[in-house]
Amino acid sequence: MNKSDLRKIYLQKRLSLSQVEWKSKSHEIVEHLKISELVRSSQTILSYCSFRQEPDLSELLTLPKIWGLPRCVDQSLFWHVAGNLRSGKFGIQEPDPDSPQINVSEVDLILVPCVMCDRKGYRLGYGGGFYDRLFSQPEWREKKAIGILFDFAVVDEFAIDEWDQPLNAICTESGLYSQLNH
Ligand SMILES: Nc1nc2c(c(=O)[nH]1)N(C=O)[C@@H](CNc1ccc(C(=O)N[C@@H](CCC(=O)O)C(=O)O)cc1)CN2
Ligand SMILES: Nc1ncnc2c1ncn2[C@@H]1O[C@H](COP(=O)(O)OP(=O)(O)OP(=O)(O)O)[C@@H](O)[C@H]1O
Repeated sequence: MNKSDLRKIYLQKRLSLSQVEWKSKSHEIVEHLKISELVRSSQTILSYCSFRQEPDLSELLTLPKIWGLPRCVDQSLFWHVAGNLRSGKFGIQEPDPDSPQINVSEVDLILVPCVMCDRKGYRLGYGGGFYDRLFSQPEWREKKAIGILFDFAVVDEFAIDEWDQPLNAICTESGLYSQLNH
């Protein structure tokens, strides 16, 4: 199956979760992340604003860290300190462009939203290539990244492209998995 068909199927599955399931599974993901060494040892963490029933990490953003959120500017992601939000491209909540920018050198960890991924940590997103382009840059490629998604969206394997970079770990409601054996 091609990426576009997989994307449709998994987005549909996610949207079919009830609000109660979505909230409780999101809460479990937040609890796994809170106690993880990767999060505990990080000072500056990049996250995202939940869109189309992506796992909601807003509870995690109450931890005393520097939290960054993405803003789509043309084909790139700009990262700003989480503060006032506004509706941006695609209707996703984005940080205010006046909020301080986060430089790549400060980033300790990236929480990456996934439509689906495989057990090696290869991910599928919305198809904009934003994270793929980000991780194609050498200074970003070395950053620790955790894919965030629900259990039903983790598969054994799917057809990947040459630009896809594997994540260091994935976190679902059943746990944080960092032994991905790429
Ligand atoms: N919460 C969240 N924020 C995020 C991302 C994300 O995956 N999740 N992104 C991660 O990259 C960026 C936004 N990327 C997006 C890329 C495409 C579409 C989108 O709606 N695409 C159309 C199809 C467009 C086309 O055909 O080219 C669609 O799905 O209908 C939405 C967001 C930055 N912010
Ligand atoms: N390193 C790159 N340089 C230039 N273009 C790229 C790169 N990586 C991906 N792209 C472009 O982005 C498009 C989308 O890629 P893909 O379907 O893998 O996105 P995705 O991983 O689902 O999206 P996202 O990264 O936004 O979550 C591809 O068609 C490709 O043209």
